Amino acid sequence: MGDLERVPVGVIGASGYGGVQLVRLLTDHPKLELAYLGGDSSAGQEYSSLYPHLGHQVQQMIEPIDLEKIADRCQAVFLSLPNGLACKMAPTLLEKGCKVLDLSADYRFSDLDTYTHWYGLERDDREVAETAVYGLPELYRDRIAEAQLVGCPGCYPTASLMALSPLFKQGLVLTETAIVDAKSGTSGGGRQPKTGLLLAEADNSLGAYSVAGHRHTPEIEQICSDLAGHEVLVQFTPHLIPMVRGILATVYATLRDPGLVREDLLTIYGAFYRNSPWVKLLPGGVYPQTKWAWGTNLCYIGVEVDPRTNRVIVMSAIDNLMKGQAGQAIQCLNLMMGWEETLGLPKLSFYP
Ligand SMILES: NC(=O)C1=CN([C@@H]2O[C@H](COP(=O)(O)OP(=O)(O)OC[C@H]3O[C@@H](n4cnc5c(N)ncnc54)[C@H](OP(=O)(O)O)[C@@H]3O)[C@@H](O)[C@H]2O)C=CC1
Ligand SMILES: CC(=O)N[C@@H](CCC(=O)OP(=O)(O)O)C(=O)O
Repeated sequence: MGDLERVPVGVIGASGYGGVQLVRLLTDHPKLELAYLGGDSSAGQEYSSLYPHLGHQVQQMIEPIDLEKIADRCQAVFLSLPNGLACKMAPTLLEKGCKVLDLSADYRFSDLDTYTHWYGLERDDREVAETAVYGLPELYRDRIAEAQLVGCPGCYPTASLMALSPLFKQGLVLTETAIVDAKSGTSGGGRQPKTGLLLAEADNSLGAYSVAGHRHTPEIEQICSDLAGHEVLVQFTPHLIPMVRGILATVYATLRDPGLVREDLLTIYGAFYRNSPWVKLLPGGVYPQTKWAWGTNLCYIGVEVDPRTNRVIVMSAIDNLMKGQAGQAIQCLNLMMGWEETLGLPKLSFYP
């Protein structure tokens, strides 16, 4: 397919970690082309001056954010910005006919009061927000395909929900028993400088943060509740781990049926994800490693049952910048365009 037939897309927030992954992936995508790179403090700079390793493929400048210009040039726009900005931009882009994929939390919540409570930001775009679809293709593939506005999940919710969803959809576990213990690499905190993400602070150390109050908790609960058909509470504890990329979520929950064994769970997970090309369900006794997912859009899942405690233990590993962010957004756009959801996305890790 020649360049003229490619669909022009824009990335706003192109200088950030989500932005650079989008740019990397879009330069290799067979049906999409980069038509606009937008930024704030980085506007006016050559993209290659920020990311020299992409210089041989990306010769564009980062431009100031001009929504009219973006809508003129692009059929779809990725918003990879801090929370509270996409909700100011998406309504205009949608009105002008663009498809919008937001990587922030702005369009993830079906109840905006929940968003305001957890993010401390008031909203005046309720009608637009009601049209947003939660961008986890393994759960909402058909709705994403019809959407104009997709609220892409957070990195922790993606890893957590990939492990939890079959349990709640099939009613396999006692409702209030689900615990998510998750570990993230430092790129999860973005490119903006933060003291806790300095090498001197994060290296050789492992610790929990935002215990009993991380803002990804209501997002995980919203989707589990949707799947279960009733309100679900989840205990979610994130940890920062001294590596750059990757999330491992280990999920624990008590089984309703004490007779279930690992093979039963593997059969159920296999059926649940049978049409999901980005899910790799591991055989019994094999547990995922984050490095297997490095640079790919894959989610590796391992399942175990402990008959002694009657708990199921599910481990899910992703690259937070890929399946947890930019890769998943492109997976969603592929669906919105009616293409294979695997198009243009790397399938093999660079793990040695
Ligand atoms: N990192 C991760 O693993 C994940 C992040 N997310 C979410 O994705 C979004 C992007 O995250 P990430 O890429 O890590 O963030 P970064 O901090 O790496 O990048 C933020 C981007 O936003 C731009 N920006 C900042 N302030 C403004 C502003 N006032 N107006 C316009 N643009 C602005 C920056 O532009 P400039 O440099 O030009 O100022 C930069 O391009 C966030 O909402 C984050 O929560 C979701 C899933 C995973
Ligand atoms: C390591 C680290 O700091 N991770 C971030 C995850 C950020 C993220 O995914 O942002 P959203 O809120 O847009 O989903 C955090 O815990 O806040």
